[in-house]
Amino acid sequence: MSPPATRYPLHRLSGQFQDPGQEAAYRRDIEPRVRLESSVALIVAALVFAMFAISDYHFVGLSMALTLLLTMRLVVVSSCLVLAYVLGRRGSYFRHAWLHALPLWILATAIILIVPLRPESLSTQVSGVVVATMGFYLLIPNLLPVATAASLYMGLGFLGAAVMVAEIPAALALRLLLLLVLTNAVGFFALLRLETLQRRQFALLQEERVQNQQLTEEIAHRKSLEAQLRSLAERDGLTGLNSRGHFMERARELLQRAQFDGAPFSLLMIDVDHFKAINDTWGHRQGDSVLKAIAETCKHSLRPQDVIGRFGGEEFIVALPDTRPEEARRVAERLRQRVAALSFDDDMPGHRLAVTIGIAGVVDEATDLDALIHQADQALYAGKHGGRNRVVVSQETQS
Ligand SMILES: Nc1nc2c(ncn2[C@@H]2O[C@H](COP(=O)(O)OP(=O)(O)OP(=O)(O)O)[C@@H](O)[C@H]2O)c(=O)[nH]1
Repeated sequence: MSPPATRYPLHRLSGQFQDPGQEAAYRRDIEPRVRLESSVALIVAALVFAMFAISDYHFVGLSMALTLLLTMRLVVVSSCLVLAYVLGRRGSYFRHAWLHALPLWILATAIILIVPLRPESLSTQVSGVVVATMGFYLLIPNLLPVATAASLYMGLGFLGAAVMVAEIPAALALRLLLLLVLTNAVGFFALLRLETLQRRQFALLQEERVQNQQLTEEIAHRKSLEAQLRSLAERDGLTGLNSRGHFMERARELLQRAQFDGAPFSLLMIDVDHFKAINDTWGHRQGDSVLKAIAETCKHSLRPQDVIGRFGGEEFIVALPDTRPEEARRVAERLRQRVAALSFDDDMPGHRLAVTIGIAGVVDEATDLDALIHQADQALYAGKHGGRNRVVVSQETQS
């Protein structure tokens, strides 16, 4: 993977992203910060500009020039304050970048106008222009091309006014020009470096966000796969009941808890009678429908705490916690009757469904699940031999 700096190239002279979409994303991202910074910078600039009214009086005394100077300062300060308010509240940097640039042009013009109004203070004004130039580059963020244009406009305008109005000698004009070029160069490269660094940082952050997003999606995908796999392992595909393995896990826990609490526990083994005949007569698809119907019927005839699973082909198994064998017999009888009441007259005319159920209950603390299943199986076997369609309790449980 290439580093973000090469994937999102920057313009060499503006420091901005070459890709307009990326630049727009960056501007949207920095907008709240830029709004605040621009407003604060404007308020500070307005205060500094107003402060210099004190030196106006010192230089020109009570004169027409003072009136003009104060009027100009009032216009500039109030424009800056209004713009600071507008930028702070609604100055979408993304859509109205020109609004952020406007104060630069106003301040630059005002600084140029001071030369004809106060020509005797040229040396002080030179320092003012140098400071303003640095301020343009560093205090109004993310507008390198505009900051450069406004700074050059201010520098050249100031120099022109100094030559024409203050009539400075050519050697001084040249020194002034060199000073302004130097100031602009320092400001330009400082801001270019800042713009470049900020955008590189943004690109890195964005890259990190994308990777985090991909990671989150990957984790979600894996979790969903895990859930699917777990469901596949825990559920029987045809009936939706617990798979044999999952039933064994849950039943083992229930049995251990019952033995620990000294509570009763019973197990039912349910087998569909003459199921092969259904397959042979009406096909496997019909056989599947019958299995699903029996599974649904049994599931809905049990309590929430009971656990039912598909043990094998047409064999189901039920764990009944807190249930004595006599109660288990009543539950089994109810299941048998509900299955017998299922009607498949349209699909299997004249056929009545029946199940045989074997029951085993815990007799001592040493009995394990496999032993119980074996006892229930034997009871089931006895039921089949006894004529099917019946409930039989295992001999161990009865004794
Ligand atoms: N349709 C369908 N048939 C299955 C499925 N699993 C097992 N079987 C069939 O179930 C039948 C079980 O037959 P048997 O073991 O002879 O039992 P039975 O016909 O019910 O006879 P008894 O249990 O003695 O009453 C076999 O034909 C299996 O092929 C299944 O998922 N779907």
